[in-house]
Amino acid sequence: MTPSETPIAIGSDHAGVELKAQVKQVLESAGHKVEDFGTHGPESVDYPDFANKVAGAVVSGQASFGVLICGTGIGISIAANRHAAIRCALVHDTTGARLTRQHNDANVIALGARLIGPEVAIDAVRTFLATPYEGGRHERRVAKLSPERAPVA
Ligand SMILES: O=C[C@H](O)[C@H](O)[C@H](O)COP(=O)(O)O
Repeated sequence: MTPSETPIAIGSDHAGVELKAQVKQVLESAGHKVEDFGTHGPESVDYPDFANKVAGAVVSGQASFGVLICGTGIGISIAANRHAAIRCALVHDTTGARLTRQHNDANVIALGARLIGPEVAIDAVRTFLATPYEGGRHERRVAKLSPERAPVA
């Protein structure tokens, strides 16, 4: 992805704080603006608080994409996906990162710092940001993910 004026929003809990710093450094070295919503230290925190900040930035347009990291990536992706208009994909490799952009038009990537290494994680983020949405047959399906089309319980 060509770096733009619109920042990438990034956030993590304590389990993801080291990987977040590495991802942030790589993105900034590539010319991206990065808005870091924390956490900023090793103290134990609650992943929904950081998912909410990053999701809010993406929904408002303050950020173009979001990167979220916790121990597994699971909790923080669940929290992000509670927001209307967020399509957060938990990704473990570059193939998933590519396909979730091409097929799902994902706007937030979630990573598990305790499950994958930094090289895989950084490659996944790079791929995610570099891959365009394909549209076409996927448009109808992505439209069904919108909050207005949520299934009635
Ligand atoms: O899905 C949740 C995340 O993996 C959290 O990072 C994890 O639950 C934090 O665990 P702990 O409080 O044991 O560091």
